Amino acid sequence: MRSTARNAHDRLSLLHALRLTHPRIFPMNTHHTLMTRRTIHDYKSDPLPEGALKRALEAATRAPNHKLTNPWRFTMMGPETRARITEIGVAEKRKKRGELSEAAEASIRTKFTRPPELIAVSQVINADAHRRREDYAAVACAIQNIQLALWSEGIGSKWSSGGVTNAPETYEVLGIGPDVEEIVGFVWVGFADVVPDPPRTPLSEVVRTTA
Ligand SMILES: Cc1cc2nc3c(=O)[nH]c(=O)nc-3n(C[C@H](O)[C@H](O)[C@H](O)COP(=O)(O)O)c2cc1C
Repeated sequence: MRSTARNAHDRLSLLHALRLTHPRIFPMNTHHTLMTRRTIHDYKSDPLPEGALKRALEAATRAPNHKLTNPWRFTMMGPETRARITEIGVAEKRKKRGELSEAAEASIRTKFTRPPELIAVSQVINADAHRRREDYAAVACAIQNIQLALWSEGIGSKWSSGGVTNAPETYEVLGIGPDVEEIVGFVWVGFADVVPDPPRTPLSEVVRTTA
């Protein structure tokens, strides 16, 4: 019995591996994409397949958005910008941790430069607080659409916020006026070197049913 269960699990893992590595031959269905997407921290430097990023951004613009505000903006970083963002990233880590060892600094530089693509996702600022809250929700949906669209093609990503994404220097380097747009996050994109599997709270602990 136990070995049957394990074999079934192995078959699922094999199918998942095939879906991840050969997404055109073994396409993921929506539920599988949702259930298996994970935040990727460690990337290969391999470039993305032609058109994958554009397909993901098109998917982002299909996210729900109340009053059709289309509040999202996507800044695709070229190599020069990425180099400047890397310096900001190192400086931010120094502010947080103090002086960095050579190895620590090299590791931060690798984190910033290794994924083949980096996108800043920002939200057009609306003066109305309610609209601004709803627009943030819409931008969050757009980011999720990017991540799921990429994952359905076997490509990993990470949404990151804080530190470098908030730094005034980042706004300057990206040409984003902080009074006009707020950076909601960076999305790092590339093929996963490692796919983590963090635990989730069981459904029974987060669902309640009323009479
Ligand atoms: C608003 C937001 C901000 C996030 N910022 C970071 C971040 O700065 N660094 C990071 O490693 N992950 C960040 N994440 C990713 C979460 O850590 C990740 O989703 C969580 O650990 C669950 O893992 P999973 O995405 O693999 O399910 C962020 C996610 C969200 C929704």
